[in-house]
Amino acid sequence: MRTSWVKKRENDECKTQMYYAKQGIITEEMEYVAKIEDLEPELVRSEIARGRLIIPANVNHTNLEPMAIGLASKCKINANIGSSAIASDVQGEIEKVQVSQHYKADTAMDLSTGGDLDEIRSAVIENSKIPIGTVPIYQILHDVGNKIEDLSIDVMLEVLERQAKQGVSYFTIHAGFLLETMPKVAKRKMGIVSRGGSLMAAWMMHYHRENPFYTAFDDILDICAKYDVSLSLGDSLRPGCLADASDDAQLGELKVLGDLTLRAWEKNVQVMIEGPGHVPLNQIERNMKIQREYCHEAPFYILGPLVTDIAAGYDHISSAIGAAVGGWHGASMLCYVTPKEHLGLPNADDVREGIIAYKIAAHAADIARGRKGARDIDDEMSDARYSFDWEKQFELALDSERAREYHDETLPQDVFKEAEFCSMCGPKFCSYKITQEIMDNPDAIAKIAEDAKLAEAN
Ligand SMILES: C[C@H]1O[C@@H](n2cnc3c(N)ncnc32)[C@H](O)[C@@H]1O
Ligand SMILES: Cc1ncc(COP(=O)(O)O)c(N)n1
Ligand code: MET
Ligand code: SF4
Ligand SMILES: [Zn+2]
Repeated sequence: MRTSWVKKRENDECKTQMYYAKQGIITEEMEYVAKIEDLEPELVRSEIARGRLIIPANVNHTNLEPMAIGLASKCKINANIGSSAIASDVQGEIEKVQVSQHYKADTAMDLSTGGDLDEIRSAVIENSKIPIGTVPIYQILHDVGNKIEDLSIDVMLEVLERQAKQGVSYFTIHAGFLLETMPKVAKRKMGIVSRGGSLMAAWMMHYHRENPFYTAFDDILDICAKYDVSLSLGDSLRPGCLADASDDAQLGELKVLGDLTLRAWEKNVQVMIEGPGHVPLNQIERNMKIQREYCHEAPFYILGPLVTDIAAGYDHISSAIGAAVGGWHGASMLCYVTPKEHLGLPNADDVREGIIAYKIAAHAADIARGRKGARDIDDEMSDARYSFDWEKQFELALDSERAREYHDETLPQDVFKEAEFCSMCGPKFCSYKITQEIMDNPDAIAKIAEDAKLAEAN
């Protein structure tokens, strides 16, 4: 679909959506997004020009279906996939990206650190219609033989270019963590929990020099502009526990990310900002507000946040609670957390659990924000429930397979797909059924209303 769109822009000096938006041009990607979001194309264009909305769409990912992340569009979710040194195989990652699309993740990040990284990434992109993001420092480290001291700016830029050429649509770049911040980190309970952030710290401490991503930021922008890779400015200092939430280290970095945002926009590179982490429920709204203020309303892409540290095995739940509140208060994309968080590498089943938890959070946020039509599907579900239309209920459910499977567990026979009850209450105690029988007598209801009116008048 995008092949012809991209082809005709071949000779343009800059190919980013932001560049076209600023020229007043509505691209095919903007039209497409406007249609699925039910927005005016001109609004999509102006939001992109302003930096409040992004369409992460690498020019080389031609089988991509464009989607938008920002305040004007629906709340989105990301699924993290990828191998590690302990578990890596291409087929497994293809399965995870397929599961991600089946359960309707809006983007996926390939966070592989084990196996043949280029092979896994190209297989993931080839099998994906959703934008793929990466954290290039993982491959940079891999390519210098896992010796962070050997990292040079040349290797860095070479890996970025390679991934951009492959069709990666957004890069997490940990450029906002500056050498001067190190003393603030020392005061924390949990230091640096970001993988990319800890690697930057190791490099900066070894050389006593400024963060190389910060130093080479302009060169990074040139690569992003060439392929229209969006930047996801990484939060190296996100809190890894409730005790470290909203501290000076976290908020100081966020301010730097705001400055970097303006530099990226100057070169027409689209930007979103990565956010926490682990945050008590009562601090989430304030965190969303501070981000908007420091980062000029660039879309906020948050990881959960987890609202308690003790839910190991259930961190998709502890984090989806925070994600819903974050989305309600203005986060544009929610990065899922799976039940395996803090325990191990997620498999395809964990990907499913994480995605559904986050579909719930994002949808709850859309409803709370009062988005046009957001509740329509809930109303349809309610109608299906009250009319005992089981097939419709399965169809509307976020996880149709799960809904059917659970209904089948106690009432597997076909006849029960027409039944006016389920196994929760049984035929005699079904409240919907009992109510409907009562409401079936409109004369009796009218009589009660009349009596009440009379009583009031007296
Ligand atoms: C920043 C987030 O990225 C997740 N993360 C890091 N690597 C992977 C991977 N290979 N697969 C899935 N999630 C991953 C961590 O669980 C953390 O929550
Ligand atoms: C929302 C979000 N935040 C951060 C990261 C990067 O991971 P890390 O910083 O651990 O390298 C990510 N993939 N998604
Ligand atoms: N759970 C950690 C966090 O809160 C990440 C572990 S994998 C880098 O971000
Ligand atoms: S998830 Fe495991 S490997 Fe990753 S930072 Fe936590 S303890 Fe370390
Ligand atoms: Zn954590």
